[in-house]
Amino acid sequence: MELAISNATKFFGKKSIFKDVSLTLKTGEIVAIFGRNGCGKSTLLKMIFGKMKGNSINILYNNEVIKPSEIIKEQIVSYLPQESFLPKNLKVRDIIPIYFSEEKKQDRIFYDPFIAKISNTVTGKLSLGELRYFEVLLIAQMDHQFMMLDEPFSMLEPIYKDKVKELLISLLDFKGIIITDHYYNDVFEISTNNKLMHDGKLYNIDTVNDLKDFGYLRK
Ligand SMILES: Nc1ncnc2c1ncn2[C@@H]1O[C@H](COP(=O)(O)OP(=O)(O)OP(=O)(O)O)[C@@H](O)[C@H]1O
Repeated sequence: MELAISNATKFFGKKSIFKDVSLTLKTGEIVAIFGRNGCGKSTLLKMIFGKMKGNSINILYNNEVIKPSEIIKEQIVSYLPQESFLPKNLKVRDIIPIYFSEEKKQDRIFYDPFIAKISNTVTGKLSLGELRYFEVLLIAQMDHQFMMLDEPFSMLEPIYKDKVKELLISLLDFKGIIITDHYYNDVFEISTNNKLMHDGKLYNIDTVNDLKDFGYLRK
């Protein structure tokens, strides 16, 4: 399975965010996108998901053209947005069945030891880390062949960052994943391909040193 993005260009008014960006994601890959605050990482993910209109974007799904507006409808990509997306007034245990009707899938989340502890809490009262972990589990359980995660490690305590890393690796037999996160060490542990968005372009990155050369990390 392959998702190939090309010619992605976005302006906000006259301000150019990125131009003619390309990216390929295959099953078994974790493609990391690094980049400084405001460089356009979230914007690119939103354009792929069809949630934000770009000036241009071409998407091929297994070599067939697909419009961004069909990505949600055809359930091709699941997406964890940077901002929380769950209703605040429902308990954790009442949210799980909204997302999954299959009992087996519900149980995988219910019986996660950490979720079991917070299952009676309304999401509005969860800590930011608790909420993020729950959201990552929900998105990761979906059947979509591709997944995009915008800052999945944000606010997570180290043990739960490790659990998320294990979970993502375990999905690679049948998923391709894009991650953007400033916790570059955690991302580097699991990523198969690394990119840096810089001055409106996507560059290939091999090592943490490359991130220094581009000024994303201090030398
Ligand atoms: N709706 C909007 N209108 C105008 N400008 C916007 C809008 N949304 C984002 N921007 C601008 O586009 C640029 C890219 O934003 P984006 O959120 O994609 O950055 P990012 O790389 O994800 O940053 P971060 O690492 O801080 O999450 C920023 O300069 C931002 O201010």
